[in-house]
Amino acid sequence: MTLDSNDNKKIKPITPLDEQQVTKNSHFLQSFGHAVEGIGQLLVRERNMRFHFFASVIVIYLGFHLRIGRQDWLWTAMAIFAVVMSEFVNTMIETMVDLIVGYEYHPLAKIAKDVAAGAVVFAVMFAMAVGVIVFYPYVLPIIEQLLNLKF
Ligand SMILES: Nc1ncnc2c1ncn2[C@@H]1O[C@H](COP(=O)(O)OP(=O)(O)OP(=O)(O)O)[C@@H](O)[C@H]1O
Repeated sequence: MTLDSNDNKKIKPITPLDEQQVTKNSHFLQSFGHAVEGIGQLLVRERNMRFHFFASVIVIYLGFHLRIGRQDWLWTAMAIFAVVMSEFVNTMIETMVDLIVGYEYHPLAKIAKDVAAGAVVFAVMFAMAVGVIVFYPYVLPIIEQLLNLKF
C-alpha cells in the first residue's frame, strides 16, 4: 500500500513528494534532519502541541522572572518533558492508526487513540500539580502584597 496524501487527508507529510526516501539514513546529519522534521510535524499537525509549546514558554519565562530554585527548575523541566513526550507518543499512535485503518471505524482504533489521548491528559495533570507546588511559594507573597492581606 502506498501512502498518498490525497487518499488520507488525516496524514499530512511535510516532506516534499520528490524526496520520498524509504531506505536507511546513510549518515548522522540525515538522521538528525529527519528527527527535526518529526518535531516539525508535531508542531504543524497538533494544535494541542502548539498550546503546550506556548504554555511551556510562559512557564520558563515565569521561572526566570520569579528566580525559582535549582530543584524547582528540575521539577518544572520534568513536567514540561512529560507533556511533550506524551504528545509525541499520542501523535505516533494517531498516525499509525490512521495509516492502518484510514477513515474506517474500528473499536480497537478508538481504544488506541483514546488511550494515547488519556496519556496526554495524565501528563498535563502531573504538570499542573507540579506547577502549583513549585510556583505557589513564589506567587503567594505577590498575591498577599497585591491584596495587602496575610493568610
Ligand atoms: N478509525 C477510528 N476508529 C474509531 N474511532 C476513531 C477512529 N479515528 C478516530 N476515532 C475517534 O475519534 C477521536 C478523534 O480522532 P482524531 O484522529 O481526530 O484525534 P485528534 O482530534 O487529533 O485527537 P487529539 O485531540 O488527542 O490530538 C479519537 O479520540 C477516537 O475516539
